[in-house]
Amino acid sequence: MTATYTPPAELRVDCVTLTAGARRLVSDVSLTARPGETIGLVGPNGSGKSSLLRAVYRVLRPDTGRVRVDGDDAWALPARQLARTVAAVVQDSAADFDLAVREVVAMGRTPHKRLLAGDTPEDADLIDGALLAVDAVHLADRPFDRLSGGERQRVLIARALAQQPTLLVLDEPTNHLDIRHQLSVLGALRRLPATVLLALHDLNLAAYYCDRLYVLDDGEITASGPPSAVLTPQLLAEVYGVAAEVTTHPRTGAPQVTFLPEEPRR
Ligand SMILES: Nc1ncnc2c1ncn2[C@@H]1O[C@H](COP(=O)(O)OP(=O)(O)OP(=O)(O)O)[C@@H](O)[C@H]1O
Repeated sequence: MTATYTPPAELRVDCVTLTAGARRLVSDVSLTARPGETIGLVGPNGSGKSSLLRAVYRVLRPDTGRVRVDGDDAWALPARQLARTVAAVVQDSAADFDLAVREVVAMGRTPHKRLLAGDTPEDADLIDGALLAVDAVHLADRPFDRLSGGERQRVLIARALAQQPTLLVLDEPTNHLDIRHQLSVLGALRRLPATVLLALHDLNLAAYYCDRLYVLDDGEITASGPPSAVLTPQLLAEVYGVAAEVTTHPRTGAPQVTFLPEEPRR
């Protein structure tokens, strides 16, 4: 689906601290994503995942520290250059577009085009490919604002794919998706010629699809590394306060987390 190939980006978040008013959201966080890696950000509610992603896609300016994409300070790049490099799929985006699905996906091409230029055959191919990747071809002519939550989410992911980013940032992309679409969307993200940084709550999906994980707890990174090194019963007890068993799944080879609720099963 790529006509002009641009290699995946390298992301370096160096010692970033984020605040809102007097409140510290993220403290001295460093994170790297090597070109082509899929990096998962996990952690409890309110631990700072969305805030950190906002600093990467340039919505929340770091108080201290730097976000670098391919060595450039993301906060100093011209907006158009940034939009050609970084695409974001955010949680519950206020996207009441009065547009057909295909037009929403076509918006992803904007950073690559001159003002008011129409869609080229290459744009049309990229839009078709993006719709196909998220199983939304059949939705192409439907009004975006009448879609279900999961359908909207898939279309917003398609828009980001059509943008051909070299760094794709996603906040809970599997939110609202049924299990088949969770697996197919995460599979499609993995196959992209892009670096992917995503926040995920489902630790088993994170374990299967991510090359490395960073664990945020109360605004600080408390662990990082391959899923098998990070997702230990000790860490899950410390960070989430839950008991869990972690095994290696005999067929997938991925760590498999089984939670052990305190309540006996009825
Ligand atoms: N603009 C803001 N003003 C004040 N507090 C904020 C602001 N934005 C976020 N917070 C607080 O910062 C903390 C981190 O929020 P954030 O949304 O980054 O967490 P998260 O890890 O993405 O959580 P979740 O898993 O629930 O989506 C939370 O306690 C949140 O209430």
